Amino acid sequence: MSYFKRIIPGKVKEPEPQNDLDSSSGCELSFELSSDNLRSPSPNPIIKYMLSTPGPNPSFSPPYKKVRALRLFDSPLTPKTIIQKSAATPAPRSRLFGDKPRAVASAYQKTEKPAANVNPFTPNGMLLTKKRSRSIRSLSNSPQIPKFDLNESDVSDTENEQPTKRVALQESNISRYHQEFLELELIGSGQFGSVYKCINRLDGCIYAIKKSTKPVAGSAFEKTALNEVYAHAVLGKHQHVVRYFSAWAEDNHMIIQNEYCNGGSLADRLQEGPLSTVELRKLLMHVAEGLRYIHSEALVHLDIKPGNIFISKEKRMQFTNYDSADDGFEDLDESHYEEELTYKIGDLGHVTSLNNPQVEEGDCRYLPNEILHEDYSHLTKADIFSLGLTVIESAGSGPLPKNGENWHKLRRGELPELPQVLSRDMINLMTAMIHPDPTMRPAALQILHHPVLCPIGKKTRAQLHRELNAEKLKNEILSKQLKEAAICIKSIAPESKQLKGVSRISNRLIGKKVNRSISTTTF
Ligand SMILES: Nc1ncnc2c1ncn2[C@@H]1O[C@H](COP(=O)(O)OP(=O)(O)OP(=O)(O)O)[C@@H](O)[C@H]1O
Repeated sequence: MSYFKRIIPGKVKEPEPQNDLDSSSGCELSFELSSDNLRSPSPNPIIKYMLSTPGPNPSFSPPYKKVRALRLFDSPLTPKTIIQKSAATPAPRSRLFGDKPRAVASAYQKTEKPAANVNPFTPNGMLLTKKRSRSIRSLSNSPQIPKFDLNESDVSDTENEQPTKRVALQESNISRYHQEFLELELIGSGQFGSVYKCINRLDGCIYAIKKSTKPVAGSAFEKTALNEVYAHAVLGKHQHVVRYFSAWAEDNHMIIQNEYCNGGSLADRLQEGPLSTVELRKLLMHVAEGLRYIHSEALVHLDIKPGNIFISKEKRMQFTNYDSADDGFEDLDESHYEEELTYKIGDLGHVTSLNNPQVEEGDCRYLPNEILHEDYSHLTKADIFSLGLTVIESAGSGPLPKNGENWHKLRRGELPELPQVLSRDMINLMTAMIHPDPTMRPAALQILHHPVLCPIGKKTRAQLHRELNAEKLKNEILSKQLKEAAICIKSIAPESKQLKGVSRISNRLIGKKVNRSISTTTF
């Protein structure tokens, strides 16, 4: 239906309800030509085709019958059957599809709210937010020349703070937590709420379920809660970002179902002592990877700190080469597993977009000066600063100050004393990450290419692959030569025994394996 509407706007009348519609078709498509269209000197090619097709015109049933003959509409899950099945008390046909579809649809648009929020962090959401704010600006600047053709509800919407919020938290008040999850234990609580380790009754997997302690609708936490959900939904697809599965509201409490990180937070880990150099490099690499991803989505985290970095521990099978002097065949020792650790960025309540930043200041211990002075021109570098301080704390600086001279020293780019000897490269990188000038701090990608994490320099993946292949080839050639030499030596050995007694000088090797024939005859 929309296809015809699009291709011949104004030429074909809106479908009128047909009393004699074939109910088995599942589709009420029917067209009538307007007199305008029939008079048109060059009717649309599709209309030409319809007119030339034999059959009972002017209802355009022939091409429609051809489509219907494909039985696409008779499949068990057509929109129609879904509606019929899901309706508790089936509405009469005229209600479902409407005597005047256009009128019903427009009435719905005017009176009903859209059934879902618009996530401001998706490309469409960003576009809408931009469009909306520009529209509001243009309306206030030059009311006679509106730049965008927004409908009435768009313009009159004064929800400037959360223009994309349509579904309020209390509206989806469906009890689900206890139905779907078995609560195993409380794993932590924070400002916003408590986090429970739960097992999903259906899939049997473990999840971290975060529940707000206080009712959120209308509270100061509502924005943070929705922000976290929006950000998670967009960002939850990276190895170094805590995965998001679902979110809903129950009794006006926000519930977020996330990936369970069995190693707890980095803050928990630091209570056992500082990280070693190897662990620091891993932390830096994983969180920089996560930040590179977040920044590539034109978003910033703005609350990077040990409490918001989570650890996932997985047992991975190890491949053991029993005999290094062997011919290269590897044996798999199935009993040998090694624990692999992955750091993941979590707690996305402060995430904001680079294009339209709504900055909610995070933990002041990890925030750079420029954010506190409301300079939001280098937001990605604020995340780098916080990561720098996170690494410094993880290296054993002790808890970071909330204020005072030591707080200012860190903002001047001065490293605190650390209990372990770190490489010059590591010290340089940490110092650069907390540089007072945000433009001097490295970007996430530069951290990943820094000699600390990439000691081989700035070689690309492709270059490394080429070099690896060249070395493999060399290795293969040398192994082959080695084998040939060994065969050659073996074949020489018995013959040389037979030739004992014969002058050693005359026993010459020609080529690889053949002894030169020796004649003692003299001419
Ligand atoms: N995905 C997870 N996997 C494992 N443990 C988690 C997870 N999320 C949170 N936790 C645990 O729950 C605690 C509180 O979680 P979180 O920091 O997200 O709550 P919050 O209320 O947002 O805290 P904050 O006060 O930092 O805003 C964490 O310190 C951590 O120990």
